[in-house]
Amino acid sequence: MLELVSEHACYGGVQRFYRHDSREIGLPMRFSVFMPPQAGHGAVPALFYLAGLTCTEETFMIKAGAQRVAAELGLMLIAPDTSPRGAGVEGESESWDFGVGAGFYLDATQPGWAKHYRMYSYIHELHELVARELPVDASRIGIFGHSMGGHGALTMALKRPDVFRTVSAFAPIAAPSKCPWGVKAFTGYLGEDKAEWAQYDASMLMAQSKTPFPAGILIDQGLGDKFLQEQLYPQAFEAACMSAEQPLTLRRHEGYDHGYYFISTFIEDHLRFHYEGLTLPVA
Ligand SMILES: N[C@@H](CCC(=O)N[C@@H](CS)C(=O)NCC(=O)O)C(=O)O
Repeated sequence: MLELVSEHACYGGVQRFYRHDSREIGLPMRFSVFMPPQAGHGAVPALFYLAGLTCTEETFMIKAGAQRVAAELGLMLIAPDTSPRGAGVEGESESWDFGVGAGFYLDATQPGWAKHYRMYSYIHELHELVARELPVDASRIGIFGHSMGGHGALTMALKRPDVFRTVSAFAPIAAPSKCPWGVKAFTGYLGEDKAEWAQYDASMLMAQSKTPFPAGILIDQGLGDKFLQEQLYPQAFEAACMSAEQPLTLRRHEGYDHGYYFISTFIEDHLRFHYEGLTLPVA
């Protein structure tokens, strides 16, 4: 059951915020949806956007400026929250890069976390929910995201290319097993066994991928991003794409930082990339 929290007319379509009881998380969850005007006449292609550390279901809709072009193209945009809220796990609010606001789009296995921190399965639950309740063309779904959400988008698409036909990212955490954010999250949620980590590491998954995304993959990265050297490792993902023969467009932009001014500058390119990819015939 979807509960409509608020709605706002926007570019001829409507910006909505919903709440629902999540089966996978075991708690209420919130997400946002931009419905383009075309959704009033039938099913439309949809893009899931996964946000980064400290963000909520509102951040992208408020800051990225995606609605104007999504309305033009007839793309639905769906943005979930970044973690469970109110799970009550000890220490979950103590740091901004682990726990609340930092679910890392994985299913935790460690005691305390395993019950509610199931963001990987939650994104699939949300996909099923919107396909059932909203005018979504289930054969035309893409995914993109930023930073922790870029990691989420790449790993979700690599694990389920049948569900997510197109994928792109802004400044993704591209090799989480190697960087402090990823090591902290994977150790806390998954434990010490690195074999468990590999299933949520985009560069490792890419290196083993056999079926390239027909539309390629688009990644934008700012060169003024203070997290680039220590946390993001786009070069590891680039090398993995090369070895797997996956076409990748990795654009490095002088002067841009990690934030939403960077994202809003390039959002239109991502929306058009997905729109075109989702109109390609299914391979
Ligand atoms: N809190 C961190 C920054 C966290 C951060 O940059 N979060 C990114 C995602 S990884 C974000 O999108 N923040 C929300 C925003 O910019 O509105 C710090 O102080 O350095």
